[in-house]
Amino acid sequence: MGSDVVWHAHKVCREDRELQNEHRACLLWFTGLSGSGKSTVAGLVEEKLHAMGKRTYLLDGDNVRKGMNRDLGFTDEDRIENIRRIGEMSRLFVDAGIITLSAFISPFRSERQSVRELLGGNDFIEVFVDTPLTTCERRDPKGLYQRARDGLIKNFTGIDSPYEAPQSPEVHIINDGIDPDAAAEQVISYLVANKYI
Ligand SMILES: Nc1ncnc2c1ncn2[C@@H]1O[C@H](COP(=O)(O)OS(=O)(=O)O)[C@@H](OP(=O)(O)O)[C@H]1O
Ligand SMILES: Nc1ncnc2c1ncn2[C@@H]1O[C@H](COP(=O)(O)OP(=O)(O)O)[C@@H](O)[C@H]1O
Repeated sequence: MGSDVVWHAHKVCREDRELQNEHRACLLWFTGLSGSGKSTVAGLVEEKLHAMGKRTYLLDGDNVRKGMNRDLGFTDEDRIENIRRIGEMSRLFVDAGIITLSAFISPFRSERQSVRELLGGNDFIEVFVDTPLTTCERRDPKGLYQRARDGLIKNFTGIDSPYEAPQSPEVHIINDGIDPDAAAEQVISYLVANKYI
């Protein structure tokens, strides 16, 4: 930030917005391989929260990679910038008093850690959607794994680009052989047990 740009302290603050919403805000950060079930589980968690009267917003590929981040591809450098921008945007949503859900592969530990630090306190909740690569490849809903195996897509996560699994996620979902609704309930239980909702 330039030294002549001064942060303006507005009168209405996050706490006021949270009081009006009657719940606190936080960031649910879903990470996992392509096809692991991030969007499915995050979508179900959002539906459940919405039905409980909570204010929510789900950030995912459709509203981010096709819009704000459409200039970014899948090199390590572009993924780092993708996550940095999503982290900043998530922080604004949380400041707006909203339970924010972000569903991106976010393959690098250091970038996830940076978002955790950016949010601070216990606003950042890492949700590891842990599904074996073999299962993701079998699901392959968009045919991308097959294309990556055929050498038609380069830098594909899990094939020729790394995925660094979380070491101590707040929520660890083994999303293989379970009903996605049960996976979503695991997240809701965490929020209740830790008094987020
Ligand atoms: N090379 C490569 N590697 C991984 N994924 C690829 C690639 N090319 C396109 N796609 C599609 O883009 C989706 C992943 O985008 P993300 O923004 O979540 O990725 S990242 O967090 O920046 O690593 C991912 O969506 P999901 O399957 O929903 O995870 C893919 O559909
Ligand atoms: N627990 C589950 N059991 C079986 N299939 C699942 C489960 N969770 C998700 N899926 C399916 O796996 C595919 C990939 O899910 P998706 O949510 O798009 O993953 P991601 O967002 O991580 O790429 C979809 O076809 C979805 O219906």
